Amino acid sequence: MAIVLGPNQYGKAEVRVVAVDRSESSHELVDLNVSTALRGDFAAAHTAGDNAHVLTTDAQKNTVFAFARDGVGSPEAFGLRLARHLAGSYDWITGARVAVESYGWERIAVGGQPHEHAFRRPGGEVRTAVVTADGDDVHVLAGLTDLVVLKTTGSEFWGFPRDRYTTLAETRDRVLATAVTARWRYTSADLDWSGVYDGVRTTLLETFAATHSLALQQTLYAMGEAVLERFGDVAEVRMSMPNRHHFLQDLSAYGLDNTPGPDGAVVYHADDRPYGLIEGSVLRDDVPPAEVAWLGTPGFC
Ligand SMILES: O=c1[nH]c(=O)c2[nH]c(=O)[nH]c2[nH]1
Repeated sequence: MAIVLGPNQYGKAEVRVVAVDRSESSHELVDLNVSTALRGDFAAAHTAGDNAHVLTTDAQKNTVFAFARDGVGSPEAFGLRLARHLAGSYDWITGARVAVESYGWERIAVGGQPHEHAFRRPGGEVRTAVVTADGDDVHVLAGLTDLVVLKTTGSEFWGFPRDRYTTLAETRDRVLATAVTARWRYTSADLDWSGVYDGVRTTLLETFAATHSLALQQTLYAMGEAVLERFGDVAEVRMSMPNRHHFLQDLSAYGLDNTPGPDGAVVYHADDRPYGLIEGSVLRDDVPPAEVAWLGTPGFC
């Protein structure tokens, strides 16, 4: 009896690459989750720890980002380019599997017009309502979870203090993305619930899109403020907004720049964790608080 190596493959799983074509004033966005796997003669790596045949998973990841710089096109076309390149890179690599998941985004409408650089990712969003009867009083909270939105420009972040642990570079132009969870409290128990809900949701979306952001905190406040300005029956809005970081990918090590220009796409790495978590409420100062309405509804400060 001999013990032998059976089928094997290896690669980089779930490379979260976001490519933004900024060549026109109306930006195009491609958001992918790419996984690569190589097949071939990798026996020595397994049986002897000899890595002479191992095209690193790190290099496979870098290849995904570098190829995205040229523009992505369809997931199939991108997969073909990558798979052919990876499979052909060394004699001992006989095959490559490239799996691509493509997340759809649609433009946010502002005043009925599709916005040039603000998008919403459909699916997953949930409408919520919490009603509390407290003696003779009733309180109604409406809300939503996971309203996922992204701007490809119109977001800056700078002017923060720099202690010895601060390494973040200031930026005048970044991707801003979040999944909005919001709840708002009505001062009436007799409303066109769905009509007001639709209006508040539209206001949140439009304000996210139209606000030139200097911080996600500022965007959060602007969104709450706009709701209170437009809807007199809303007393307060509480929001929780994770900062879904999109880091500009550094392609310089392989001779590519990654700056916005007329050709190619700007390539970002979408990080899932850790994430900034920005939470806050916006309220009218002349409406009495109603903490009983929020009892048992955690998740907000
Ligand atoms: O909008 C932001 N607010 C922050 O508080 C923060 N902190 C950080 O690292 N990036 C950002 N972005």
